[in-house]
Amino acid sequence: MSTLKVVSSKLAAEIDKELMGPQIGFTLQQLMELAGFSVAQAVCRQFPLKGKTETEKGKHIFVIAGPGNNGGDGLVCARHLKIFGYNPVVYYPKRSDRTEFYKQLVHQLNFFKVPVLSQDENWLDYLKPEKTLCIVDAIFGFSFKPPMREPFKGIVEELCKLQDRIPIVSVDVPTGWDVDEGPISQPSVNPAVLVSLTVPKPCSTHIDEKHTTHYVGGRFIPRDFANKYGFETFGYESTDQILKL
Ligand SMILES: NC(=O)C1=CN([C@@H]2O[C@H](COP(=O)(O)OP(=O)(O)OC[C@H]3O[C@@H](n4cnc5c(N)ncnc54)[C@H](O)[C@@H]3O)[C@@H](O)[C@H]2O)[C@@H](O)CC1
Ligand SMILES: [K+]
Repeated sequence: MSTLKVVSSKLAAEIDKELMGPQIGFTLQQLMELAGFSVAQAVCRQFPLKGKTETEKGKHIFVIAGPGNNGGDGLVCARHLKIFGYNPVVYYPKRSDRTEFYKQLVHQLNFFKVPVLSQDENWLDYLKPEKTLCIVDAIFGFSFKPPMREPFKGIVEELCKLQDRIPIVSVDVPTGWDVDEGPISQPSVNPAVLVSLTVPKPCSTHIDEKHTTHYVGGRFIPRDFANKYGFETFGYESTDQILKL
């Protein structure tokens, strides 16, 4: 059997389903916690605080959370970034009412005094190159289907104007990209960092390696399970939750 380095959107959804099915029994909360934790670790690796001035340390990390599970990863990531000593601000324009769990993630952010902005707040005020360390793009992941609807279309258009001055860290799939085909429609972001979860999706083969640093994270499957889906597990070191590819 040949070993794939990427899995399609269809296979990624099947993997998710099996991990959370009756045989294996992970809960969404567990996987999301590990996914968000690994994204926060990638941000730390890419933008370390060590040796930085207080001004640098006070810069915002602007986390934009979408309506689905990719957004949930962003909410978790923001909490860990705060614990790691960063200054995250979350923009969560369209809140999921799919489960109570999303409300709980927001309560946890309140508990850590991480601001969570709503759709009607002036979110662009927080996005100034001199005051913003990076943007975490947790808008859409592997279930995105173009064309993009509002309010996200307008939001992503604004991000595209800023991305040359503020680096974007995309969670799992760069927002606006077709999961299998890559950046085939607009608007779509061009991230400085991509953190693929579990295993990279086919769109990741379209990144420009000179521009985009690629990590894999979401360290939650054993080798035989990965092999069953045609890929290998990654050589994570020690307790690391991410690996630079
Ligand atoms: N096993 C894994 O790898 C895990 C994946 N997780 C995350 O879950 C993500 C997938 O989550 P979901 O399946 O909830 O999907 P997404 O979060 O990718 O997006 C689904 C949401 O986007 C909306 N949407 C889709 N197309 C749109 C469009 N054109 N315009 C406006 N809105 C649109 C849908 O209505 C839905 O609300 C992954 O990419 C990953 O980030 C983790 O949370 C858990 C573990
Ligand atoms: K994303």
